[in-house]
Amino acid sequence: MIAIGNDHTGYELKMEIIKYLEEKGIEYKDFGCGKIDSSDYPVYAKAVCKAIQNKECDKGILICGTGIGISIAANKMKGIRAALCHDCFSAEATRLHNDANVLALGARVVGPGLAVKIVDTFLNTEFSGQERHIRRIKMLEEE
Ligand SMILES: O=C(CO)[C@H](O)[C@H](O)[C@H](O)COP(=O)(O)O
Repeated sequence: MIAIGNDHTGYELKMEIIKYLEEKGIEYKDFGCGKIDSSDYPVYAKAVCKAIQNKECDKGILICGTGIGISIAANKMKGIRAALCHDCFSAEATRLHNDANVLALGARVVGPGLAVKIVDTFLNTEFSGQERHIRRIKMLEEE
């Protein structure tokens, strides 16, 4: 189950991603806002990340204008490894090396075609499970 969330800047891109998820038969829960003039990205980051923390969802996709604010907010949440990716190489690498559980996207940065390819790469790449990466991920949880 994928948790998806967005602020006002990410509504259109979210709908494109939802179209992709539905075409692929991937289940999702939408925690984002609808078509509104203004909203606050931390609200949606928290909602998506809580759904991952309580195991209601396995991974998350977060969208704001740049992807920056919403990824900063997500990375404050325990157990969340949010990666802001605007290319497929990074989306693949963050799954392989960081076991990232949240993908952040900037709707004012990438177009829908590339964004959907990034989502596809992120969702279809497994964590490598290599010892050095497990060790480093554990270090991320240390105070
Ligand atoms: O990352 C962001 C800010 O760090 C996001 O891009 C927000 O979506 C953006 O700040 C929204 O800006 P607006 O002027 O309120 O539309």
